[in-house]
Formats: sequence, C-alpha cells, structure tokens
Amino acid sequence: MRIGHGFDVHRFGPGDHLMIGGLRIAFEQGFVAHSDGDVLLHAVCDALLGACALGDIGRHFPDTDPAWAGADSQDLLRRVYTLVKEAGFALVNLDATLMAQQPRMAPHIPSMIETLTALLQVEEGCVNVKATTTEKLGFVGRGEGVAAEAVVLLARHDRGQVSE
Ligand SMILES: Nc1ccn([C@@H]2O[C@H](COP(=O)(O)O)[C@@H](O)[C@H]2O)c(=O)n1
Ligand SMILES: C[C@@]1(CO)OP(=O)(O)OP(=O)(O)OC[C@H]1O
Repeated sequence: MRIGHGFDVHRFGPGDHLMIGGLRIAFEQGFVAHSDGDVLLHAVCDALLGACALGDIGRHFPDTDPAWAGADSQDLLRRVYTLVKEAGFALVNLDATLMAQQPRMAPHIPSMIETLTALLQVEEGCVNVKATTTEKLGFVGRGEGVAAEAVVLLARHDRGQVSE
C-alpha cells in the first residue's frame, strides 16, 4: 500500500470561468496559471506522484515548457495515472478538499466526483470531494484564490488484481 498527499493553490485573475475538477464553472474571474489552472486536478496529480515517489507535477510538466501552456489538466492527470500504473499501482481511494470563499462548490461536486472516478478508473464510492470556506481568514478568505488538498491510497496492481 502507498499513501500520497497533494496541495495546490491558484490565484484569481482576469477571466470569466474557473476549471475545477474538470468542470467549467462560470465566475467573474479566472485562474492565473500556465495550464488551465485546475487546482483540484493538480493536487490529485501531486498526491498520486507522491505516493509513487515520482516527484511532483512541475517536474513532469514544467511551467517553462510551452507544451503545457493552456493544457487541459484532465490530460495531465491521465498522463500521471499512466505513470502510476506503470509503477505497478492502482488507486484504492481518493479524498480531496477544496478551500474557497467563493464560488459555491456544492452544486458542482457530484460532477467533479464523476469526472475523477472515470479518469482514475475506479468504482463508484472510491472518490470523495468536499469544500470549505476558511471563514474569511487568510488568502482564501480574502477571495484571492482557491486551494486544494488531496490524499490517495494506492495498492499494488498485478494482472488486473489489486492487492496490498
Ligand atoms: N466554496 C465553498 C465552500 C463551502 N461549501 C459548502 O458549504 C459548507 C459549509 O462550509 P464551511 O466553510 O462553513 O465549512 C460545506 O459543507 C461545503 O459543502 C461550498 O459549497 N463551497
Ligand atoms: C500544471 C503546470 C503545467 O506547466 O502549470 P500551472 O498551471 O501553473 O500549475 P501548477 O499547479 O503551478 O503546476 C505546475 C505545472 O506542472
């Protein structure tokens, strides 16, 4: 078994939507980022890479490389999960938390869970996403951006069987 943790932050900037959990959410600002800025998917990538001792997202997709400019983070996560499987592991479960004063995430969370469940090829009930404000405290509370944390558990994957 392997455990991994990921954390990411993106600040708000000019724009009219946010990409979070693979979902396009209409908003009065956008994210400042090299890719599409999907803070949740980036935290999940880092948790998966961490569990396999494979470094972090910036090592695999440098923000100095034009190849990743405007990248769809679902594509980055697919690439990361391929590395996980090549390392001999598969996801057991994922738990993630979005920290945002706004927008309200609750209506979007079922779609985010559905997207992550499909991308990570797990059965229903293995992915959880939740949200919290920070009670108007700190950079999240001042409405400067969104943070995300993710924790994953991986198991060895042998010939289609998942085991410890
Ligand atoms: N951006 C957010 C933040 C929170 N929620 C939901 O509101 C509930 C209460 O949040 P607290 O900050 O008071 O813990 C929480 O259970 C979230 O489901 C949200 O939808 N969007
Ligand atoms: C995703 C990458 C892609 O270049 O860029 P950003 O969108 O800026 O996101 P970050 O969370 O800073 O991770 C670094 C990069 O891998």
